[in-house]
Amino acid sequence: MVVNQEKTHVKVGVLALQGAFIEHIHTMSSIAEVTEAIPVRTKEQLDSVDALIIPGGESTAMALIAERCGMLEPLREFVRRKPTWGTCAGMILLADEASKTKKGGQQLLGGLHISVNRNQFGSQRESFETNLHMPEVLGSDEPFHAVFIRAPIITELKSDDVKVLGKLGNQIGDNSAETIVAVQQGHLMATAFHPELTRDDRLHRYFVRIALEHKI
Ligand SMILES: NC(=O)CC[C@H](N)C(=O)O
Repeated sequence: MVVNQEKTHVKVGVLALQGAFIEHIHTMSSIAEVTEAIPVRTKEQLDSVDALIIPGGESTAMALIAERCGMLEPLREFVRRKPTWGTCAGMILLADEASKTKKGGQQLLGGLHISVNRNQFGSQRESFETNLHMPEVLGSDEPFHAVFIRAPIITELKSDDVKVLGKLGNQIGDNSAETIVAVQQGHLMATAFHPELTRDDRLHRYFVRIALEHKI
């Protein structure tokens, strides 16, 4: 079989061990440059995709399931080389460091040089929606309607390679750091919110551009 190396189309996988993966598959399936969007549960499925989305859900549960089904190492290897986008819990898993993990630590995939604070917004504001201005990413001043559900934030950028894509307008929560909610580091992207829950597919399209640029 000849592998399609052309950088015009990509096959996208969505990690489907736990969490909100169906919506990402639907959105990705409607993008012209995406040949196929599939749920990923096994190493074989992972090996077959050019790019991966790690969805929102519960990062501790997702890590535990990944560990039990032998997917932690294959995932770690994947994210070092291939385009990956973590949303919410997925962002936590991609981070090099996460706070508020249970004693003994939560398994992370790492690779994205950031620290995150889990459940930043506390109980009163577990979920909220807000408009984000991300003109560089979205190509226009029209804001992105972002849905935050028990969301983490990025508390520290640990490398100059990490580019901030989006911040909240106001400081929220108990952390004095800037409230950074979207970043990119070369082939890796992370958002603290759930872009798959709105009809706006501009962030999915942006990730497809990253995936095409970094296709190997
Ligand atoms: N919506 C989400 O993905 C929530 C993330 C969850 N609070 C976690 O810590 O993993």
